[in-house]
Amino acid sequence: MKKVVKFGGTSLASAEQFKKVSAIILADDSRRYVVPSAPGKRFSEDTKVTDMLYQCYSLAESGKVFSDVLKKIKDRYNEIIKGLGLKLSLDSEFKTIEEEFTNKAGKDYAASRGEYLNGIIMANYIGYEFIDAKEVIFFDENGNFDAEKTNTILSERLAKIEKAVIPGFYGALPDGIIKTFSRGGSDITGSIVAKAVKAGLYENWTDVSGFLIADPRIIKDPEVISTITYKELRELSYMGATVLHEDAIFPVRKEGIPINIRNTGAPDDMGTMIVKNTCLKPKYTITGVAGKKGFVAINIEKDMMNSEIGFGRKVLGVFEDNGISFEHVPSGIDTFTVFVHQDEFEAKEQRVLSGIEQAVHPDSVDLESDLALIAVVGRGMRATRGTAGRIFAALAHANVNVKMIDQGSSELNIIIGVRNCDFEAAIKAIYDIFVLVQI
Ligand SMILES: Nc1ncnc2c1ncn2[C@@H]1O[C@H](COP(=O)(O)OP(=O)(O)O)[C@@H](O)[C@H]1O
Ligand SMILES: N[C@@H](CC(=O)OP(=O)(O)O)C(=O)O
Repeated sequence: MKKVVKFGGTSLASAEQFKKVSAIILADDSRRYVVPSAPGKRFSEDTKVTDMLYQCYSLAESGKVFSDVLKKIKDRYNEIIKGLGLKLSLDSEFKTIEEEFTNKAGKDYAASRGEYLNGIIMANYIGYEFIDAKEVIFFDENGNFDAEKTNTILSERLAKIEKAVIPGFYGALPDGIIKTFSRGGSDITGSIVAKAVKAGLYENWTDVSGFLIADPRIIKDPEVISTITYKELRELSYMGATVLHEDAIFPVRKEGIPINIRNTGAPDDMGTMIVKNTCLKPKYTITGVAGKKGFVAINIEKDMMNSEIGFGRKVLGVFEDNGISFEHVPSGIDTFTVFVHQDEFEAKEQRVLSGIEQAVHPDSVDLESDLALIAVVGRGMRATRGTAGRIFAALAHANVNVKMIDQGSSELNIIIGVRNCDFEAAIKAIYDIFVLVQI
């Protein structure tokens, strides 16, 4: 069986971490294809190399001096090289980066160098072949990931290579210009490589012992989910469980390749298996809970809107015309609410409001900002009655005012809207009622 192993930034933040990673790779001969991220945080106040690169490039782009920041980045890599005792110099790579920054090669080019350089070090350290992702991962002229072209070229290339390192996070546009996935996108590269080599398993190594029922920054020592389906995981990762990029599911899903989330700091822990289907019953009614802050609810009222054919389409058309994607649309007989990301909406607020006035002539339009959305997810919820009732009771008990509740038709998730300031209390209340009280 072939395994693809992706290591996140925290797993590759220092020479010490590289040593742990190398021991993990070399302990299992089937770990043949390695996808590294850029060096992440070594301690909580540290800065990820990717963020340093963005910062450095924004100086370069505005014609300011960027050599100091670039030197700090180079120092981080040199510290790793030195700590590993390698005879490797990145001088020529850094010279090229400096030239490309001066020539304004683009923000994505800048960010991608984090993974590129880490890949070179990793390949050198473990003796695997280095493959520049720009030669094997492709985007189309519209900037969308080109799955077909990538799969053809990547699988052909890897068929001839026993063991390789392919840096995560980036690829190339048809004209060769570097483009990255969205933040956290090395997870997607790992999944693409797993599909291309028809891997038996995609291991995703991070700094926690698996996918946890809730965010460990909110809940102390949450339990690990031992098995979760792709669908459940996508709901949770989309809603803020950042351990795996929400789009990392797609490439492996069709092939049914399981993903195993593992901990670089505790390699003996089994972690979480992410699978297509399972008959394993989840331990609790909910599989997990996750959420995000920073939403606005636009609440539109108009008597008899239910009989006005095309009302919803006209309202959503206004958001579309302004390039704003909507998150949720709960509706009543005379009310229609649209939840959108606050940061996307704020700058376009007045244009959207006048657009709505003109499109549907509402009786009133109300705005409520600083809202959070929480997803309670679980394949077990389908078979359990009263889940929404229990959530309501727990939130009322915790003094959390519920602004919105929306149950997906798949009965796999329930979305709850609360105020930003109630977000943590709401997650705690839901975790407690389903996991600690174990109903
Ligand atoms: N439900 C969850 N389960 C596990 N980790 C979570 C969850 N929600 C948020 N996290 C956070 O995700 C982090 C791991 O993701 P990330 O920082 O992207 O790791 P990496 O650098 O390995 O890619 C954890 O350290 C944890 O703080
Ligand atoms: N380095 C990129 C891509 C990535 O996936 O990183 P990580 O595996 O550390 O989340 C980022 O910070 O977004």
